[in-house]
Amino acid sequence: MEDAGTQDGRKPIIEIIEMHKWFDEFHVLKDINLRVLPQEKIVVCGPSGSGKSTMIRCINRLEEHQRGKIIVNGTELTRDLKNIEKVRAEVGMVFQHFNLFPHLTILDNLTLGPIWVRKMPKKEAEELAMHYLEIVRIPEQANKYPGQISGGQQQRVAIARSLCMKPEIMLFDEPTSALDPEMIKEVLDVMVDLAKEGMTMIVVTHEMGFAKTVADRVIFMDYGEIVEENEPNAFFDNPQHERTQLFLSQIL
Ligand SMILES: Nc1ncnc2c1ncn2[C@@H]1O[C@H](COP(=O)(O)OP(=O)(O)OP(=O)(O)O)[C@@H](O)[C@H]1O
Repeated sequence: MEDAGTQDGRKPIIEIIEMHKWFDEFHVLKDINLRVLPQEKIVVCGPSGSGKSTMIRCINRLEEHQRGKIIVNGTELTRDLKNIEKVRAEVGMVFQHFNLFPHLTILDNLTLGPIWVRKMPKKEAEELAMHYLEIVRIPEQANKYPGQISGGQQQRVAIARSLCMKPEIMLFDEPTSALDPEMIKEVLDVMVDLAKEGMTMIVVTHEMGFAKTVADRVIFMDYGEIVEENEPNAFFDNPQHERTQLFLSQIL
């Protein structure tokens, strides 16, 4: 099943097959099936506690699933450490809280991974970091500390930090929900740029404007299940499931 590809011949870059996860006795993810094609943009929405974060955290093994399969770029996630490291190298993740090192400058936050994980020479890592700070539109902040820049700028640094590791897939876990309204747009604009560049993205977000304009597919989760998925127009204009209808009526 995992080798089937699609009708247009492209093979998925992420496949989740009949995946389940429990936190002790609590069955948090139930029979998750998801295939993501290269360069696809998926938005995941759903009520609080429905399992959205846990699902994407399973994709880079920040959480461990107990049943089913997760295959990332041809590698099935197992407990093997090498295998986990390989997948982590291919999957960048941006969190709600930016998780920058407060005692390091922006530049040093960005070069840390390339120097220590990728063994890149310092000068090359700094050039790479400056390149991605340009991409996220804040090269002038390179020598500041995280506490000296705004939340929106910190989140853009977090995105640039992920990009410095040259991921093939980016996961975003509510990247704007800790931000003031005026900063949300600046982060979403950077994500739109990334989408246009062809990055494969899975984004957990309540920003339905972003979902409508950027997503190829929107997925609705509730009680640990994928209840409905569709392309944005059909998803928003004609939701099929009553749980989706109720959710959309509450947030739109
Ligand atoms: N480490 C954990 N141990 C036990 N239960 C957990 C753990 N992490 C999450 N949960 C529970 O799993 C359920 C799903 O959590 P998850 O964070 O994936 O939901 P979510 O849909 O992302 O919610 P939100 O939109 O509020 O972030 C929740 O009931 C949560 O309390």
